Amino acid sequence: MTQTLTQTFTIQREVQLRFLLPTDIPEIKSLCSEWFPIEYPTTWYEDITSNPNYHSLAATYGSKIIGILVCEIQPFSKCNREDTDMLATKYLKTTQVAYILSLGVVKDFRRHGIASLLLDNLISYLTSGAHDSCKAVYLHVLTTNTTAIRFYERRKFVLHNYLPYYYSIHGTPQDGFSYVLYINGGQPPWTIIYPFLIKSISKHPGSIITSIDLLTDYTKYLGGVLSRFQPCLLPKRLFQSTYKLWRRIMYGAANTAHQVCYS
Ligand SMILES: CC(=O)SCCNC(=O)CCNC(=O)[C@H](O)C(C)(C)COP(=O)(O)OP(=O)(O)OC[C@H]1O[C@@H](n2cnc3c(N)ncnc32)[C@H](O)[C@@H]1OP(=O)(O)O
Repeated sequence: MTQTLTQTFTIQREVQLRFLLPTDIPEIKSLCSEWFPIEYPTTWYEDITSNPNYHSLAATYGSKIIGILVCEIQPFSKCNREDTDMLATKYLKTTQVAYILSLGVVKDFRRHGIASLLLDNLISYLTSGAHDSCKAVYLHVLTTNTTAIRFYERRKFVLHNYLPYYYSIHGTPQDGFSYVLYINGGQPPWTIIYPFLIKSISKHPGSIITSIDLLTDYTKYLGGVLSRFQPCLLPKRLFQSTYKLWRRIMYGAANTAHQVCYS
């Protein structure tokens, strides 16, 4: 234990962070093919190393890259459909969000805080003031990647969506999760758990403004639901909900029986 801690401090002292460069492409291509079960096209590597919309970091040890984090900062309107319910409805489509496309650390350097270092750097950048219109950091992960899930949960990301058949891994469909970390006062949309949340918020003095914001948003949400309510669609909705519930139960059973981590 003491030896591991000393090793961690030694490694962290030597690690440097810098932006990825086009000249890193061969090295990061080889790392990504080790870490991820998905093959990225060459244009992806060109984009992440030269397009200013990406915040692409490398952690280096000596002259070698031992970790990377690639994040795209984009307006909420550019999110995929499955991610558009990430923020409360009061936010404009121009509100920014940060999407973590990739995070990986060389096997021999894992559990030494390298991914945390990269993520801390990104979050400091996004919360430093210049990016206070960025309200959430989010990502997708395979439901079987328990290492990454533990990492993100440890870092206070919250599970947002279950995404059946989200990935195609070597031709096989696989399920994903989306995780979100709200920053710069960002808030999730309202759901049925609102009354419980409001109760807990109201216990904390000074939270009145947040509570009013939340109440406004919840009212808008309810208004939206009522305006979309169509009684003739009830049987279809009931069938869809039952099917979703059944899939969740089946997914839970399958996942407990066979948890495979791809890292
Ligand atoms: C959006 C995406 O990119 S999803 C894909 C994520 N990337 C991958 O799956 C690639 C393969 N995996 C990896 O590269 C690494 O395992 C990562 C990036 C997930 C984690 O990198 P690391 O540098 O090892 O993480 P770090 O040392 O900062 O860990 C921080 C905390 O996360 C948790 N954690 C990290 N790895 C593990 C693990 N294997 N088991 C349990 N908890 C873990 C721990 O709580 C850890 O704190 P601790 O060591 O004090 O207990």
